[in-house]
Amino acid sequence: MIIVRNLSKSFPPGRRVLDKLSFQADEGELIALLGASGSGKTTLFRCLMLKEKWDDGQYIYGGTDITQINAWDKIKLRKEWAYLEEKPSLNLKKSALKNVLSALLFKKSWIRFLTGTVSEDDHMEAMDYLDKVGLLDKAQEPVEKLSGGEKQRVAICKALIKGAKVIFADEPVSGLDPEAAMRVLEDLQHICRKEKLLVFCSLHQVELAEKFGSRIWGLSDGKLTVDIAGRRLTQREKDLIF
Ligand SMILES: Nc1ncnc2c1ncn2[C@@H]1O[C@H](COP(=O)(O)OP(=O)(O)OP(=O)(O)O)[C@@H](O)[C@H]1O
Repeated sequence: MIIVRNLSKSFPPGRRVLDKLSFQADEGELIALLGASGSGKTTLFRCLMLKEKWDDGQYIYGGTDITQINAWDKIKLRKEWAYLEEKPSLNLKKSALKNVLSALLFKKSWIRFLTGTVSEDDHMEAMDYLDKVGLLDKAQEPVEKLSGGEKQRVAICKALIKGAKVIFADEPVSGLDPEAAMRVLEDLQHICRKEKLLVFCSLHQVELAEKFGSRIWGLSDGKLTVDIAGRRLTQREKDLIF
């Protein structure tokens, strides 16, 4: 699904954050990305979402070379990508359901967009996704009343209803208690398998990467120093990352 060759990225005045990264990532994979603070995890995600200009490298997405993509095609492609942040950007005053439906803004017809109406199908789809993450009973609750983990699960529903094929989850469980963190990662793992999405998930805790990653990457000194199938890391592998 994604093939990257020799991705490099520096920030002025010459700090090289990503150094000739090459990899292939496929649908149905949940890639747990580990790395010390400042190792470049967010930068890697931003480069893959074309929010950062690459210094060098080739990017093949869905079989098409998108290295030199134009602005219009970039907008179209971004609809297939969703970004989950540590603090999800949701409208706190609106209900979970309305937040999920807001992701359809650009998918709806112009008439519906202008009148703010929602079709029965959209409504049912949103409710289905909320059900999948166990939030059906909170659908009408204003998001400000939801816990951190529940907010993150609403953000996952937004990604799903948008039709995202790739999810970039940037430390989605930082700041959550262990139980809430597990629930969010279980949901991500479930939808990744069920909907055949590609999920990149940066994490700080090694144990969570081991438990939920179908693949584990370690980023250090701008390079992928570890790229293994999900399992417990050896001490040597941990040393290569941190
Ligand atoms: N826009 C920018 N301009 C200059 N330097 C930047 C910019 N964005 C990131 N950096 C630098 O690039 C390096 C990697 O940052 P990045 O945020 O990707 O790391 P990270 O692994 O996500 O860190 P954390 O785990 O703390 O979130 C850091 O040294 C950071 O200061």
